[in-house]
Amino acid sequence: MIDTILITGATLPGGSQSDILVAGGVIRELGSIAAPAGSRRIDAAGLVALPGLVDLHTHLREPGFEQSETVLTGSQAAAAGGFTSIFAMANTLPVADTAGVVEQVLSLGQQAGYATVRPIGAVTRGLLGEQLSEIGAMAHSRAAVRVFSDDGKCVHDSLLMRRALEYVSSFDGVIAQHAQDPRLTEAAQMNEGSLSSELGLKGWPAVAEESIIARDVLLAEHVGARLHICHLSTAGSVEVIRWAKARGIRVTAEATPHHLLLTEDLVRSYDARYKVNPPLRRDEDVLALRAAIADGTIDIIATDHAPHPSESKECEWDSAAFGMVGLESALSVVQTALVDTNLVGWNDVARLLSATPAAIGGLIGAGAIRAGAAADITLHDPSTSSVFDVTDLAGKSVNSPYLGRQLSGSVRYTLHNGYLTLDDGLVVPAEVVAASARAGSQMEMGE
Ligand SMILES: NC(=O)N[C@@H](CC(=O)O)C(=O)O
Repeated sequence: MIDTILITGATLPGGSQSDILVAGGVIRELGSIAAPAGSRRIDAAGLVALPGLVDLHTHLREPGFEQSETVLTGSQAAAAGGFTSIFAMANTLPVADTAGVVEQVLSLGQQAGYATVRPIGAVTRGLLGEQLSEIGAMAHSRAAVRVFSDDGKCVHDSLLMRRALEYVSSFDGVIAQHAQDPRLTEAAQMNEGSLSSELGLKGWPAVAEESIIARDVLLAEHVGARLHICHLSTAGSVEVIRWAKARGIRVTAEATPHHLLLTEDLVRSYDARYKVNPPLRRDEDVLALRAAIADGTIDIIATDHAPHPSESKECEWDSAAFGMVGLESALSVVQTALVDTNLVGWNDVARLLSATPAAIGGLIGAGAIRAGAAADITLHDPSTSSVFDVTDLAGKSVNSPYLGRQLSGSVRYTLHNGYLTLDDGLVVPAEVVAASARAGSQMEMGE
């Protein structure tokens, strides 16, 4: 039985107030609505209703690294953060480089039911950077893969990158590049600069990112393909993207919440929660990324949710893993870094975290609150301010850089396909969500 839910008095991203009637998995009506008999009412006075958030960059770790995260637990983290669609990166074991693996991830996501899980396919076999993976087979599989990435590794061979761009343009796919020149970053541990010299850690120069982006926008222009750049982290990268867009090159770019709020100074603590790829950069870089979000040079915000077990983080800096969890905290970080500072409004947040990532990833029908659309809705309370706590995390790993930090706003409700996955701040139990998902797919099949 799919619920009928009446959300009352919500503030839409543009600022107007509306009730939202949800039934049979879709948004039925917006406006001033009388409660239908037997419906559940959610009082959304003071809450912002956003189209369900879409993350183009999530590491779910299944298959292969289930001690860090699974498709189920990562989807629960997504629900806690207001996400209703997540794109699962390919650096699993086995790598998502065949139709079999992407279909497995797709099925696990459908069974869990917390979010639409769209697998990303690897660009190269085994992420080894030597031969193209089965791109066509993944694109034409049940998972209908549209985004391909070796994220965690850079596709550094120019000819392979060119071939990959050519291949995916035949079905309007996109290559999401992890821009990191491997030779310039051998054994690198943090941003290269005076602080890395002071701390005695091997530096990671900005040019290692910027030079790959420069090469790839030129390749994308040459073959007329679509290119997406993952996790931009430097002011120079922004300049290259700005130049490429002015030239009409089909490039889109993302920034992560952590690169919009945190700086390299945190590395002074040698606390490996702040170790991430690409590394935290300087104040100037953070300000340049924020400005690029505000002026549209950067298209989207993506979490790069990268769970790691405690033993990979509670160790000395050099041997710790790169990565931070980010799904649960993303919207609060975005509010703190961009909305509270008046750089963007909620309409922009809806675009940056829902409509545009959906468009880049080829997710049809996502990204808007309108009658007839699938009822993927996030209700966020912007009025709160609280210390981010381990109890705010819903995934398997706790490697969040925000623990103990004051953040604005909190996600109260998440609806996916018309049923609740987060109810008044609490993740709805797995068996309840799975049953709602099953009921929804049976209804779709007309059973
Ligand atoms: N972003 C990260 O710091 N880590 C990512 C992959 C990566 O290195 O980009 C991961 O999979 O752990």
